[in-house]
Amino acid sequence: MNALELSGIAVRFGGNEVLKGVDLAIGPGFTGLIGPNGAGKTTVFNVVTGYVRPVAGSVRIAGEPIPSARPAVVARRGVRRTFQTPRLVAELSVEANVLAGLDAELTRGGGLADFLGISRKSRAARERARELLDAFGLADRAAEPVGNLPLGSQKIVEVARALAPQPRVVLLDEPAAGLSAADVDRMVAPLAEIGERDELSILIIEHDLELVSRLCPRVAALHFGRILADGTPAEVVAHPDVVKAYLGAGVATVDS
Ligand SMILES: Nc1ncnc2c1ncn2[C@@H]1O[C@H](COP(=O)(O)OP(=O)(O)OP(=O)(O)O)[C@@H](O)[C@H]1O
Repeated sequence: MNALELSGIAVRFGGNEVLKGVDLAIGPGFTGLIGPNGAGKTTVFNVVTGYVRPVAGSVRIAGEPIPSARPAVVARRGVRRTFQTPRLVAELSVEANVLAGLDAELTRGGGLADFLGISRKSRAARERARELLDAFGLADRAAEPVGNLPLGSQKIVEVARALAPQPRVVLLDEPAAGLSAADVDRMVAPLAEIGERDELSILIIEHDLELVSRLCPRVAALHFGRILADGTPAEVVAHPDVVKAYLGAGVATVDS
C-alpha cells in the first residue's frame, strides 16, 4: 500500500489554476518532485499537509482518506514537512526546536505540569531528540539558540524536527538549496540511513537534479500544475515534455 496517494488534485487561487488534476503515489524510500519555478510543487505539499484546500481530488495516507484542510489530522496520521526557508524558533535551543516536532503525547509533562500549561518534556522525548542530534552531528550544539547556527545547520535541525515523531511520510521542500556540498552530505547520509531503517516515505522537492538522481530511484516532474512524467531520473529528464518544459531553464543531464 502507498503511504501517500494524491488523486486528481486541483487547486485554484482566484482565477489561477495552480494544480490541474495531480495524481501521485508515494511508497517507501525517496521520491523526487521536480519542476520549474511556479510549477506548483510547494502547493502539492500545502495540500497534503492540509494548509491548502483543493477544489477537487483526494489525499490518502496509508490508504485512508484525510479530510481536506485539517493540518492537525494530517500531522496525527504521521506526515511531517520542512520548508524552503527553515521555520525554527531562533531564540530557542537546537534541542527545543527538535522537541517541538514531537507529538503532544510524548512531550506532555503530565499531572500538574499539564494543568499549569507547563510543557515539560518527557525523558523519551529528550532521548529521541538527542539520538537525532547525534545522528546529524549536532549533539554538541544542542543547547545553543538555533538562530546562532549557520543556514546549513538550521536546515538540518529542521529535518531532525520532522523526523522526531517517527513519521511515516516526510515532505522536504528544497532541503539542499543554499547548502554547501559538505552540508548536503551531513544532512543526506543520516536521513537516508534513518529513512531506510524506519521505512519512511520521503517526497523531496529539489532543483539540484544531481542530488535527486543520487537519492531518488523515482522522480515525478510537475509543470504548470500537471505531472508530465513519472519514472526513473534518467527517464524523466529525457522525457520530451520535460525537456520542453525546462528549455531555457538549463535542464541538467542525469546519468542512468
Ligand atoms: N497562497 C497563494 N495564493 C495565491 N497564489 C499562490 C499561493 N501559493 C502559491 N501561489 C501561486 O501558485 C503557483 C505555484 O506556486 P508554488 O509555490 O506551488 O510553485 P513551486 O513549484 O513550489 O515553485 P518554486 O520552485 O519557485 O518554489 C505560483 O504561481 C504561485 O504564485
